[in-house]
Amino acid sequence: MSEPLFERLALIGIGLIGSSLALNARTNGLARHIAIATRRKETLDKAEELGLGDSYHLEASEAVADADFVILCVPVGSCGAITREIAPHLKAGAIVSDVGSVKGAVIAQMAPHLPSSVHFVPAHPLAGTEQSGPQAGFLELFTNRWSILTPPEGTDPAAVTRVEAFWQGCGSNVETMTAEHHDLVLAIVSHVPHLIAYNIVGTAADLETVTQSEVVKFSASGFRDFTRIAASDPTMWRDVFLTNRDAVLEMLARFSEDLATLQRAIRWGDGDTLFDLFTRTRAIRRNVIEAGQDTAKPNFGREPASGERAGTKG
Ligand SMILES: NC(=O)C1=CN([C@@H]2O[C@H](COP(=O)(O)OP(=O)(O)OC[C@H]3O[C@@H](n4cnc5c(N)ncnc54)[C@H](O)[C@@H]3O)[C@@H](O)[C@H]2O)C=CC1
Ligand SMILES: O=C(O)C(=O)Cc1ccc(O)cc1
Repeated sequence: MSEPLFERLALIGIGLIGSSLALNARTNGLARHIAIATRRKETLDKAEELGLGDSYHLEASEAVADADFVILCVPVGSCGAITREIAPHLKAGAIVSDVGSVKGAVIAQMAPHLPSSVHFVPAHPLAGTEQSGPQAGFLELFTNRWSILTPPEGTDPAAVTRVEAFWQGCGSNVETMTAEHHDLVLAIVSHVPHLIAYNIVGTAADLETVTQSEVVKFSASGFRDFTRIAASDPTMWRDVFLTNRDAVLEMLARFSEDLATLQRAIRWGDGDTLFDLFTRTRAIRRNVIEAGQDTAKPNFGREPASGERAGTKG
C-alpha cells in the first residue's frame, strides 16, 4: 500500500462531516494516525465506540500537537475560538483547514490567530444530510460531490495541492475559488433554500386552521422534502445565517422581488408569466440531472442505508 498523504490528521469536532472524514481517512489510507477531539465527553465516547480514530481527546490542543493536517469540523461560529485555543500548539509546516458552509467569515475568524509557520487552506464539501453527530457519518458521503477550496491569496500552492489530494482521496471533485464568490453562490444554492424550508415548515406548523396531524398525514412529497431540510441542525444553520449575512440578504431581496411577481401573476390570472417561469425551471432540473447532481444519486439528500453508517462494518 502507498504511503498515506498525512502522518497525523487531527479532526476537531466529530459530527456528520468529521466522522465521514474519519471513515474516509482510515479506509482510503489518507492518514497514518487519526486524532479526534471534541469538547463533550459523551460525543467523544461515541466516536471511540464507533472506532473512528486512533486517539481521542477532550482538549483540541492535545489532538493538534504534532499533527501535519488539522481540520475543524465544527459549526462555523466556533471556528475562531477553537483556532485561538489550538494556535500555540500547531506544528510548524502543518496545514490547517475547515469544512464550514461559509468561508469569508470563517477565514476572518481563523486567520488572525494562525502563526505564519502554518498553511491555511479552507474547504467546504458540498455534501451532507440533515443528520448530525458521530453516528451520522458514512464513507460515501463525499463520493462524486464537489469540494470547494478557498485558499487566501498567497497560500503555498503545495499545501493547496495536498488538501486537493485529500479531498480527491475522499472521492470528491475539487474546485478552487475566492471565499467571497463561494459565499454568494452558496447563499442561493444552499442557504436561502434552507431558510425557505425552515420558514414554510414553521408557517404550516403555526396554521390555526390546519392541525399538526394533518400536516404530517397529508404531506405531499414536495412538503416532505422541505421537512427533511428543516430537520437540519439548528446550531449549524443559525451560525450559517449569522455569518453569511450579507450574501443571504442580497439573495433574499432578489427572491422576494421574484416572489412578488408570481404573487401578482396569480392575483391577476396571468397564466403566461407562471407558465414561462415553470418551463424555464423545468429545463434547469434537466441540466441538474445531466450534471449528476440529482437527489437520486448516492448520498445527496438521502438517508444512508443502515450498513453505511459510521462504525458499521462491511
Ligand atoms: N451537515 C451538513 O450537511 C454539512 C455541514 N458542513 C459544515 O460542517 C461543519 C460541521 O457540521 P456537521 O458535522 O454537520 O455538524 P455536527 O453537529 O454533526 O457536528 C459538529 C461537531 O462539533 C462539535 N463541536 C461543536 N462545538 C465545538 C467546540 N467548540 N469544540 C469542539 N467541538 C465542538 C460537536 O460536539 C460535534 O461533534 C459545520 O461548519 C457545517 O457548516 C459542511 C457541509 C455539509
Ligand atoms: O441535506 C441537504 O440537502 C444539504 O443541502 C446538505 C448540505 C448542507 C450544508 C452544506 O454546506 C452542504 C450540504
